[in-house]
Amino acid sequence: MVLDQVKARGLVLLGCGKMGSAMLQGWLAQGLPAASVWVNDPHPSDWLAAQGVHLNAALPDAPAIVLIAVKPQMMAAALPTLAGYGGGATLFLSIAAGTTIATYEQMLGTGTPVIRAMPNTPAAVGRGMTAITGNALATSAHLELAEALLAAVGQVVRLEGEHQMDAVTAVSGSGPAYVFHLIEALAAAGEAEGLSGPLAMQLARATVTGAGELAHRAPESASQLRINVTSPGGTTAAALAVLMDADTGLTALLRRAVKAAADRGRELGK
Ligand SMILES: NC(=O)C1=CN([C@@H]2O[C@H](COP(=O)(O)OP(=O)(O)OC[C@H]3O[C@@H](n4cnc5c(N)ncnc54)[C@H](O)[C@@H]3O)[C@@H](O)[C@H]2O)C=CC1
Ligand SMILES: O=C(O)[C@@H]1CCC=N1
Repeated sequence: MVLDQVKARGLVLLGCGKMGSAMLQGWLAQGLPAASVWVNDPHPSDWLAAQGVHLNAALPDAPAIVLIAVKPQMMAAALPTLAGYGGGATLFLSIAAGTTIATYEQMLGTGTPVIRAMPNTPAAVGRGMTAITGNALATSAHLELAEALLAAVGQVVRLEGEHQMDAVTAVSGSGPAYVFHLIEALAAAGEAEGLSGPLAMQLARATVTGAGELAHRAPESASQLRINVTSPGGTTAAALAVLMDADTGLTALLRRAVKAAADRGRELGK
């Protein structure tokens, strides 16, 4: 099995903050032995320190994979420490927003297989969405290895190419934050209508997660699920008239928000 080589040769994590921990949590839960994981992070969390992984210890000679999970702004300082793994034997899998494959090739050598991946934090509960794309050195075996590893924490899609990565980052990478903000905004609106803060938050959180689960499980399209809630002339129709306004509604707002995120990804890549 593909993951056997990760178990045998090891996985090195460069940076293990919120996203690295979300993925590691999923992999450990799926049976990846802690003894096969090496983490290099100057500020490990208490959770990480309790996992039994090799933490800031001597690294293996030729790990199967190096997962790069530091912030793009830290890349220039952090990556050179692992440049010795460049050149072929080890697959570099980066989840950093913005940082391009060309940048990794420059820092690690052109003979290095590199795959860029964009995951999201629901990976922590096995419900991640990750998109991947590789450089010319990333073989189908490398892509299968990355896919197998990432499939352990949710769905995986292969992109046509790196040109799609900033848009993907803006939709599914950052997307969970938009949904969490929807919970906050819905709760605040409930408070404005006279509910207590805790009750409004309970209603908003259960509604968003329940609707998400229904969208996950139901065979109907999102549009049909929306229509199922909307009685003609009823309360939902009144709200949707505001939310679906062509100029001021959610579609126009999300268009601006997603564009801002994608633009920022492009900036980080420079
Ligand atoms: N948080 C998210 O939802 C997502 C984040 N990403 C990407 O994941 C990467 C990490 O993001 P987060 O986990 O949110 O950030 P974070 O700040 O929680 O984690 C970064 C970790 O890197 C460590 N670090 C800093 N300097 C280091 C060095 N020189 N060597 C080793 N480790 C070092 C920090 O101590 C920290 O634990 C970013 O590149 C981001 O673009 C991608 C998809 C989603
Ligand atoms: O905010 C960020 O830059 C990262 C990338 C996607 C989610 N978090």
